[in-house]
Amino acid sequence: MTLPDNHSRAHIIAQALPYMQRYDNRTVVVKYGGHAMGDAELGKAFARNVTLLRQSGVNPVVVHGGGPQIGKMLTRLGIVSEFKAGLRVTDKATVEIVEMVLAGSINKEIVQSINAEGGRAVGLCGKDGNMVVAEKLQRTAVDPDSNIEKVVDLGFVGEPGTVNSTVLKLVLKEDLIPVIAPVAPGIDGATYNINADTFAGAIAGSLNAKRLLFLTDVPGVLDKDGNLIKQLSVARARELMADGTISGGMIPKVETCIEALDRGVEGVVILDGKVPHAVLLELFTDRGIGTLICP
Ligand SMILES: Nc1ncnc2c1ncn2[C@@H]1O[C@H](COP(=O)(O)OP(=O)(O)O)[C@@H](O)[C@H]1O
Ligand SMILES: CC(=O)N[C@@H](CCC(=O)OP(=O)(O)O)C(=O)O
Repeated sequence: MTLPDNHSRAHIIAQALPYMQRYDNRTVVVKYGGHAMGDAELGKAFARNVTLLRQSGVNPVVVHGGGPQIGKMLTRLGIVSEFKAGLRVTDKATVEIVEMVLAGSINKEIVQSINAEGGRAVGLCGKDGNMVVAEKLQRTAVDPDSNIEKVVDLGFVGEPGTVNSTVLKLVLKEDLIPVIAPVAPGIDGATYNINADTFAGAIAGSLNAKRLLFLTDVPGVLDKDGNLIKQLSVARARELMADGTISGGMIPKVETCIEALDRGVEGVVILDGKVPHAVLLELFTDRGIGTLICP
């Protein structure tokens, strides 16, 4: 790889100015998916990107997942885990591990790596200041044997009920970077596991975020032939979910994009977190790298 000379470097930095101005003092929620984590160098680049956003006047908020990491820990402990429509069926034993992995190790690892880049990150979850209070997720599906619609019980899987952004706003006001795990209390006193995409959408909505970025392990939403769709309307996204082109974990992601747009988030992008400096490439250059979902 040939590195740019000093003039080219200065040119590249100068090009970022209009984008820095566009996002100045605006909130950008970055959902950092479990599949985008794992590589030390990429993790460092992500932490540096988030710190640079803060340094340039943007208010970054990180919401992270950790599905594969939860899966590994469950396997180590001999707990079998099953997904239905992209959501983990979560019993009592599973939710304890989910909280340990998400709000414990992963959250603190991200906080530490941002702080190592000179940022000041604070680790939180839905329980802090009752930021997010979960409602048990109610799902129904048609039973193939009887053809009757039945309730699917996913256990301690929640969806964001109420969101109180008081603590988040305080943290942002102090130039700190909130890093949030998608675990939340329910009004029944139980702990709920919330899909990180859904959680990020609720946080972005409550903060009227300018952008919501989903960092995952694919370039964006792919069509039937595996090609990247650069821009996707809500109507077309619904068609692709109905015909099975969009499946698995991409379903809650796209559903969240649609809800976030409804809640007033200005732009939602799904992009490849395995591309070094994906966040800066998306926000501070004129060529977005992922799929922009638009109304
Ligand atoms: N049409 C599609 N385009 C891209 N990815 C898709 C599509 N349909 C299903 N997927 C799957 O969705 C995955 C991303 O969702 P998920 O595994 O939940 O990621 P993350 O852990 O980053 O939230 C991709 O790795 C891919 O396997
Ligand atoms: C209910 C549900 O499925 N919760 C997710 C929470 C973590 C998550 O969403 O992580 P990713 O963003 O890495 O997929 C889970 O248990 O895996």
